[in-house]
Amino acid sequence: LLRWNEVRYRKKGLPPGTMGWPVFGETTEFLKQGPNFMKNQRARYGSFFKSHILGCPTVVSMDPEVNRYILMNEAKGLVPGYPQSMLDILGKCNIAAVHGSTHKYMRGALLALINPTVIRDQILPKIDEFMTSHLAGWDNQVINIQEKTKEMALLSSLKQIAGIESSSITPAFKTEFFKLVLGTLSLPIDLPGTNYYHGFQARKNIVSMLEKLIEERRASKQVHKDMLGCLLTSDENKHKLSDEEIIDMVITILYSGYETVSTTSMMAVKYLHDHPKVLEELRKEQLAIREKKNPEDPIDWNDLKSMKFTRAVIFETSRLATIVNGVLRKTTQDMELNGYLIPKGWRIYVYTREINYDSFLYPEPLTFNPWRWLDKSLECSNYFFIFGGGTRLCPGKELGISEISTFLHYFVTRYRWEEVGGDKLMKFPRVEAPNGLHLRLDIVIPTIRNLDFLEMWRPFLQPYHLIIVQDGDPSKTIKVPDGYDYELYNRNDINKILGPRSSCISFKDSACRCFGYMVSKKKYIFTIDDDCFVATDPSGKPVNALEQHIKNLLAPSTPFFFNTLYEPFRDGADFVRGYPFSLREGVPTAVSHGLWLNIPDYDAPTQLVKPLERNTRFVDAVMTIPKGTLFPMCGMNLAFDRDLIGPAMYFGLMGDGQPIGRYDDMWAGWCTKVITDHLGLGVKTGLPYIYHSKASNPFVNLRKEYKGIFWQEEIIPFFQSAVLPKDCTTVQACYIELSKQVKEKLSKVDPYFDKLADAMVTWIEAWDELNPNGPGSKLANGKSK
Ligand code: HEM
Repeated sequence: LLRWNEVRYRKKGLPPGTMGWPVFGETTEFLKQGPNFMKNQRARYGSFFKSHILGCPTVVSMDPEVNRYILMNEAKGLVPGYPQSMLDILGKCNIAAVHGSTHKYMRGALLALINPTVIRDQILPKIDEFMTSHLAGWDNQVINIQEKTKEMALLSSLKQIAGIESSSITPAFKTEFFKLVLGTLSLPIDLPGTNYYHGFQARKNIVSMLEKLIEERRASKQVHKDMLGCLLTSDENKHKLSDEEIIDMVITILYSGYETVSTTSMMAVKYLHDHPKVLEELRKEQLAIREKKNPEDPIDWNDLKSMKFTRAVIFETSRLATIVNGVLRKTTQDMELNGYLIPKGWRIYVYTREINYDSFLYPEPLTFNPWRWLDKSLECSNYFFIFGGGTRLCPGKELGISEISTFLHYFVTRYRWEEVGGDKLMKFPRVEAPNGLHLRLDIVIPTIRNLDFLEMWRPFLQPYHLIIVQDGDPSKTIKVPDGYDYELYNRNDINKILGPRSSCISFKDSACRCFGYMVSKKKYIFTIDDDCFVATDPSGKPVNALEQHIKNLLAPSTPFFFNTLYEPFRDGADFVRGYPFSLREGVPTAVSHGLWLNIPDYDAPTQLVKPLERNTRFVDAVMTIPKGTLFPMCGMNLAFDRDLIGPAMYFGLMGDGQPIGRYDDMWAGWCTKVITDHLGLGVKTGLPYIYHSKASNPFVNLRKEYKGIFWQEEIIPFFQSAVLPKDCTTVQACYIELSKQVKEKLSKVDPYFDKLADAMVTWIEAWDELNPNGPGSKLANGKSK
């Protein structure tokens, strides 16, 4: 059978290569091995070889010179060679289906719709209006950026084509368009149930929608400043398109800009996420544009032209992700090419992917380095094929760049984001995220000021988003170092956001930090005091505390049986002999409690008797605190999984107006441990260390702690004996139950606990109000500064 195809296509003078199986040829290998198939064949047969892929005998050209020649010489009998299903569904007047003079006037008509003047005066305002509303409110949810950018590419084009009517036709149009796209990428089997069949039906529905729209416009005689308006206007100097041509042109515009623009936008977001320095530079460029404007001002032509780095990011994204692997041509007659014979009707795959990774053109080709594009000559190189070349060079290049740039403008100036779910990306045959690319977004704060201790943390913390809760006088200005991305809440903000429920947040006490936990949207929270600096390990290496906390939180905990080698999940450790196998899986870790060097975390009496004591002992250990054991949780260097335990991290009522202070973290620790024990979650303590620099005044501390020192002798036994009912399966339910027990059993210690129990309920109500859809993912962010 294998020989059959070889014999069938045997002809003198053909390029070297193999033809594979009858009918299927080498399609399976091509799709399965992707770029490697091409590279292997090139190794065996050179850069110009024959194959049989996607149902046709095909010559693959990977030679940059030959590729350039093919793109430049359509007139010599090298017309587009896209699959039949694509041509059928996009229509016989679509630009890839026409050649010669028809192609010339169709292309001319298209260029008239999207030339720079039209982009400047008509299209850009529409893109801006669209992006402003499309990118609004994403901070309230986990978003699938693949879905959003696809929707964006389609709806933005629809607005450019049929301005006023676009919103009314959108819902029906969207469904049909998605079917149409799937159909163009299918085998042309016209049987009910196939993608081809659905795609073809979708085309028919889209054609009728557009016919109706054209009819209504003609009847109304109103002048429309959009692409359809321009196509319907007869002009003496221009070739008048028939309705069929107009409709196919509209479909061509929608189709050509759809996957290219959406995938480039999605991949740009991905690369920016993975390359903070690039993001910083791009954000700087975009913020500089925004800062010169009023918040409502749109992006204009001059702004667009000034986005030099953004343009470079777009090119680098297209290159590294290879949004377009190549283009297809077909021979209209037997012809000689590159010294070989190519029979009439054969496909030529102008495969440009490998040029994108050519280290001569792009030094360190696998590095995402937009700066390389700041040298303009790269874009003008003879081998720049990202937008094709020759007579079919992408006419939508500048339009596509304008759309993606405007998208990036609003995306990076409004949001910061992190990936959730570790979604997979496919690079071949199409760039896509098979299950979507999910991001969790936070609001960006462009304010640039100074807050000293963060300077030292810069290498570790700068890539992250800070939530600063301002303790005390709201009129005081808190300064945060340059380049940090943060939101800051003072007492006025808290009051505004929580209304009467703000009474549960302490005032003039570090307990107010828990407000930040409530408004954050992130899965992991790291909280540190402003007198904590970067510690060094015994080898003198700075300790990346955040990294260690995340390691702790990502590894399971072992609360049911103590491992004498401490954390069994660390490198160089494991479960020791005699550790039950049934418990080795462990449980999810909810809390990572870090330690400190230098000033110890002592209570006031110990502080008074050991004023000079310093902690210099670095113990390289992490351990799980066993089930049923409470611990003094210190909030100075603490991380937790907000989705697992967030609502229990209430730091109580302390400070101004309260009889007690310095027990905020203790309170949260006791409650948290009872709840994690009940829910089968883990708490770890040990690494990482931070360097605690400032000893607080022991006399002031004594005043704050005085009552707590006595009360804790009753509070701790209370928590040690607290039992939560089985039906308390959420953190909130556990916490409310605990508040009832506090009221019942601790208010006899002091009326303060009655108040505290009420505040615990208020805290949960406020939490639920700000996090209506459960933990982590969906919450209002409140006002940012
Ligand atoms: C980043 C975005 C884009 C990329 C990477 C891209 C890439 C390409 C490439 C490689 C070609 C050459 C195809 C061939 O030679 O067979 C092409 C052609 C084309 N593109 Fe784009 N494109 C983009 C955006 C757009 C947009 C927004 C439009 C909307 C008008 C558009 C409309 C077209 C059309 C109509 C053709 C066919 C031109 C012809 O046959 O004369 N493209 N594009």
